[in-house]
Amino acid sequence: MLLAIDCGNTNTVFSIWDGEKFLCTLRTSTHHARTADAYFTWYSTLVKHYGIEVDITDVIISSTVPRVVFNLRVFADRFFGCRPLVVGKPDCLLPANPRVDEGTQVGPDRLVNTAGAFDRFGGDLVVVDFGTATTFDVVAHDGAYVGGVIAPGVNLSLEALHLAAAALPHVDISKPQKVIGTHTVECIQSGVFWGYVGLVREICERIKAEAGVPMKVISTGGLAPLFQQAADLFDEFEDDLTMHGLTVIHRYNKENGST
Ligand SMILES: Nc1ncnc2c1ncn2[C@@H]1O[C@H](COP(=O)(O)OP(=O)(O)OP(=O)(O)O)[C@@H](O)[C@H]1O
Ligand SMILES: CC(C)(CO)[C@@H](O)C(=O)NCCC(=O)O
Ligand SMILES: [K+]
Repeated sequence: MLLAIDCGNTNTVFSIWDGEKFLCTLRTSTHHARTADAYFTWYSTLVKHYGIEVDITDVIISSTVPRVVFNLRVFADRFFGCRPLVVGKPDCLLPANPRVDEGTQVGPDRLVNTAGAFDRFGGDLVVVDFGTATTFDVVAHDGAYVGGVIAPGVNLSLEALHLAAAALPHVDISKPQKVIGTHTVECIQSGVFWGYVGLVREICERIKAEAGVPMKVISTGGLAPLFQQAADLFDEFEDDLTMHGLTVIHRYNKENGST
């Protein structure tokens, strides 16, 4: 069975894939200093709790934090006796190679989202992922990542206001009832919420105009449904796009690679 690991700048998610469905999803915060033994203590406690102590034969990792890959490799080797596939490394094949400026290191999460979205929806897509950053990945007709947009993440923007301005509290994102806030929290929520609605709409319109072909907009990430409530920003929402993309890349390497 496959253990798929999606390591973002904020959260690390482990999912066990039995070839047809995910058996469980485990989430922890990302810490570069977490050791292989610490990962295993956490992992084994939870799988035992859920009663899914299965035999892991394969591990695939996507990490936007380069430093965590070492400990995750040790974890895979020590506890499952396998050499993980690491997205973005030369020995991990992609269904379509990215077309970007030479020397550019595309975030592995964006490559994985691209593969997952192309598998689900075909080509000519914009994938909007609301993670630590809000990213827009442009997927060409043949499934290649051909560039995109990186904007600050929603929670990052809220946190930045709180950190930089002495009188501004920490605020959780939510959809305000109106635009004109009548207290501080409402003013901040309005700025970030409606600001992001505008940001997403403007960027998607400009991407489509620049690409010159009709494109579907796919959203993913924890905050996507919240933004969809407000406006028709997306054609499709896909909860587990990154995890799905990891299974697609794993299968592609099984069929075409040396692993
Ligand atoms: N309704 C909500 N209100 C506030 N926060 C939410 C809500 N729904 C989800 N979230 C949070 O949104 C964040 C987005 O989750 P997601 O897994 O997409 O990205 P992330 O883990 O923050 O980023 P990365 O993958 O870059 O580490 C999570 O921290 C999640 O707890
Ligand atoms: C943009 C983030 C932080 C989003 O997780 C990640 O994809 C990343 O670190 N990317 C590297 C630069 C790039 O994708 O062009
Ligand atoms: K993510």
